[in-house]
Amino acid sequence: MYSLKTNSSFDSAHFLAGYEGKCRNLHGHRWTVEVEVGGEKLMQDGQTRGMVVDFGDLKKDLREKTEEMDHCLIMEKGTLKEKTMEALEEEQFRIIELPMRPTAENLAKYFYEYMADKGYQVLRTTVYETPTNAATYMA
Ligand SMILES: Nc1nc2c(c(=O)[nH]1)N=C([C@H](O)[C@H](O)COP(=O)(O)OP(=O)(O)OP(=O)(O)O)CN2
Ligand SMILES: [Zn+2]
Repeated sequence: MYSLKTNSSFDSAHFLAGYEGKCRNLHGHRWTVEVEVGGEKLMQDGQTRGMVVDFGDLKKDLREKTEEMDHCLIMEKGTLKEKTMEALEEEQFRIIELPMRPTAENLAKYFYEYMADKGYQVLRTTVYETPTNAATYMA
């Protein structure tokens, strides 16, 4: 079995609704997402000979999602007042509403599912909120 890893980072704001502590406040992270994919066999011909997948393709697919999530507010749907949402939208701030609390754990699963849907044999995804705090999801 071979395993390949790549990572990509993005900067965004979030808050943890219902959290008693500083993380209930709007704050930012430079999130780093690490994806590990596996494969039993290497490509036999052509451009990708000797590779499980081309790192370039893997990184491009991961970046598509991290770029979409860059410089925005990532929040759990329904956790801000309607008038707050209207004000943010009026300011044309970019907002990504998720059906779950934007913790490192939930984001790790979110990226796992995104890469699996792209066709990769995903082994695990790890989301770093800070260089010392990370959560990993594996199926
Ligand atoms: N299991 C989890 N715990 C926490 C998460 C999480 O996603 N999963 N998230 C947070 C907050 O988002 C918070 O930003 C992290 O705070 P903290 O651990 O305090 O990190 P700091 O780097 O700011 O810590 P300092 O030691 O104060 O510098 C909370 N918990
Ligand atoms: Zn945080």
